Amino acid sequence: MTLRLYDTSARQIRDFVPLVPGCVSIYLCGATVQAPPHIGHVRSGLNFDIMRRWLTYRGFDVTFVRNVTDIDDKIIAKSADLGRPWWAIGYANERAFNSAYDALGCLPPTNEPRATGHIPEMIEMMRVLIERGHAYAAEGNVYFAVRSYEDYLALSNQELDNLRQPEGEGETGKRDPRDFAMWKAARPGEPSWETPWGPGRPGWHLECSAMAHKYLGGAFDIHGGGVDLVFPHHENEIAQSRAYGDEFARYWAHNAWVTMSGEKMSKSLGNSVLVAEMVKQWRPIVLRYYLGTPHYRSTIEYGEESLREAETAFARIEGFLQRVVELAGEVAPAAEVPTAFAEAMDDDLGVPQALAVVHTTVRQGNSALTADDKDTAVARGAELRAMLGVLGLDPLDARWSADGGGAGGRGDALHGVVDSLVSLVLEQRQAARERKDYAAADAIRDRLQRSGLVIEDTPAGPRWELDGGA
Ligand SMILES: Nc1ncnc2c1ncn2[C@@H]1O[C@H](COP(=O)(O)OP(=O)(O)OP(=O)(O)O)[C@@H](O)[C@H]1O
Ligand SMILES: [Zn+2]
Repeated sequence: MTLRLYDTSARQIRDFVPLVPGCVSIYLCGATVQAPPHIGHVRSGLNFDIMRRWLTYRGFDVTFVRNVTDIDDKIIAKSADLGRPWWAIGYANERAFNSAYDALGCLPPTNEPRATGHIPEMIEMMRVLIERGHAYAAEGNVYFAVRSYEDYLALSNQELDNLRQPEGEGETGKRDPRDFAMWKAARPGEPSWETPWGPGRPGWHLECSAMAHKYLGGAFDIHGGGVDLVFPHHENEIAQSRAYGDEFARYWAHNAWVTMSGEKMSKSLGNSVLVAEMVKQWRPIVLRYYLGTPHYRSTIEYGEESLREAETAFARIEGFLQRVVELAGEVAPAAEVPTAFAEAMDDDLGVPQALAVVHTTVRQGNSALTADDKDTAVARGAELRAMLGVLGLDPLDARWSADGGGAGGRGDALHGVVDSLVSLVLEQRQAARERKDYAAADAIRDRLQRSGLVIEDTPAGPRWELDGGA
């Protein structure tokens, strides 16, 4: 059986043949850390987490690189708006991204390089490209000459003559308006790094070419990102890297968007739902199910109803597992997933079809429980855990038990205990307020805060959460 993947570049599904037998290298364009993540961002991380888990299940040694864009126009603008250093904004949001990936069970990347840690590599790439006539410096900027690279726009299947490229701010001195900036001249007060062409900062595209080369070499297997990155970002990466002499990525995989009223969920459009908010309302494992189980190339239109459906569907899976564990004590995951599940995953990561096998297995398992057929129920439970493990959705995995995601796990139990203790204390505080003993009420609140709890008064009554939004 061979894994087949849709390759944006070939515009069709192709057999996946790795460059080095037994190994797979993946580069995923990661976050621009200007703001905390919305669910569209984690969908991208999650889709590629599932790809990675499937390749690992198939026996490949996977190297997974996901970069952090820690300098860019939007970060600089935000820094000016908030009067905070650009790096403080970047670090805080990088932590927010990492805790969101972690909350949703995405495995940490093998390497997670930041753009600003790779300025020398970028300078070297520009030097070579200028020397070979693919790039030129103008007024402190360095541009890539798109006419110098014959296959420009092959990925997005566009004609250069039809391309109308809006001029970027401050991008002066271009020979052709379609040339793109690899490096941007410093403006007063902005962060900058010295180069042979003057002080400035990297354009977005250059960092990925430089970092992919450094961590994965001149050729690697799969390059991923959201579908919005096909043009211009990925076209520009290809132009830089190939003109530099790299073969670069052999397959291009792009995840579809999470949309709201049909529009891409986006920080800049202001229609985003933050992961940190979502995990207050929905169990992270349910969010993972919701964002990770539609096919990676189908759009997810955000909606409460579909979230509730995901919650119900997941509860069915979890309910069966819980019952079979109650019956058998322990159910270890099977060594192999059912063939139909594997075939679905090999067919361009057909998670929806694979999930149909999951639900069939649950139905069969429930029937076996009803018929008191313990062996069959346990066998189905074991297969189920193997399949859920590949999708990162096994509620019995220790990973989920700490945050209440487990099937009746310890996290759930502890949460319940804390909830009831906090209610008790809050009733005391309310009683103190009613008798106008504000000093006692405030003392109770302070005490709760010192225990690491934040209390929020809402119209529906007081709510608590762990300090730090955990
Ligand atoms: N709504 C979305 N649905 C799916 N993937 C998304 C969505 N928004 C961003 N991504 C993907 O997340 C990854 C990180 O994106 P990046 O930080 O560059 O955000 P962005 O596209 O600038 O987001 P925004 O539009 O919210 O500013 C990229 O691969 C991007 O394609
Ligand atoms: Zn990139």
